[in-house]
Amino acid sequence: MAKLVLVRHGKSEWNKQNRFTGWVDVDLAPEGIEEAKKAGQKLKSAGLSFDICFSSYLKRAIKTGIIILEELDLLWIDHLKDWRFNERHYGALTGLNKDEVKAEVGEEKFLLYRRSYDVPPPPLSEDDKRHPRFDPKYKNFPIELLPNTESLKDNQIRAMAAFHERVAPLLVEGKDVLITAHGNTIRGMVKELDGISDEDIPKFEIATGIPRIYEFDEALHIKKVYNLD
Ligand SMILES: O=C(O)[C@H](O)COP(=O)(O)O
Repeated sequence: MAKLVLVRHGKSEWNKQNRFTGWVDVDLAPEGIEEAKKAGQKLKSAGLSFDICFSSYLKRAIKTGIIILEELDLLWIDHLKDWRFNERHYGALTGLNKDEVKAEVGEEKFLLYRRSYDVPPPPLSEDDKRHPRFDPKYKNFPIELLPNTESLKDNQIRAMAAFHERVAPLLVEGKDVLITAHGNTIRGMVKELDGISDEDIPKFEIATGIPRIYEFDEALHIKKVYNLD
């Protein structure tokens, strides 16, 4: 029975400052490094192991993957990166303090931007220095691929495209896969995998550093889902 494990990166420096982060490549905070170590230790105690690891293009998720693999003595396995596992692009909210945005736009709009399924925050202009086209990671990407804002649904569509293309075939082969990614990316994936409704998804939160385990049968039906709290 193949296993998929999803882990949100440990706390980042901007999580600590309560700022919308999205595609900004912020590093893990010291607490985040500890959370990643604990996640690795929990996986080890539960007897889990992996054949391959995927992360986003962002260092907070990549480092979380490395720290977990180190705890499991699995630094030798393939660790692949796919931009489609990046955090949701938070558009014009990128870098802003969440409490200040709430005070400015009001609670209702704040929740709509932050937790609704299909309403994206206002977009960034293509000339804005925060636009991904100025980030060397995406220098070879066609501009149409680079978001200037995203809803949770947009984030889910790209992450699940990567899942179906790269991860599902490995699970069918019986391989165990670790994905270290981001709060909204994992929320979107869990929404589709667990069949959570558009109405219920705003209430669903993903904690940092808590592994979520999916056990699949050969036909890729989910047999069991649980968190290692
Ligand atoms: O990008 C961010 O700001 C966080 O990683 C996730 O944001 P959220 O807690 O608003 O979903």
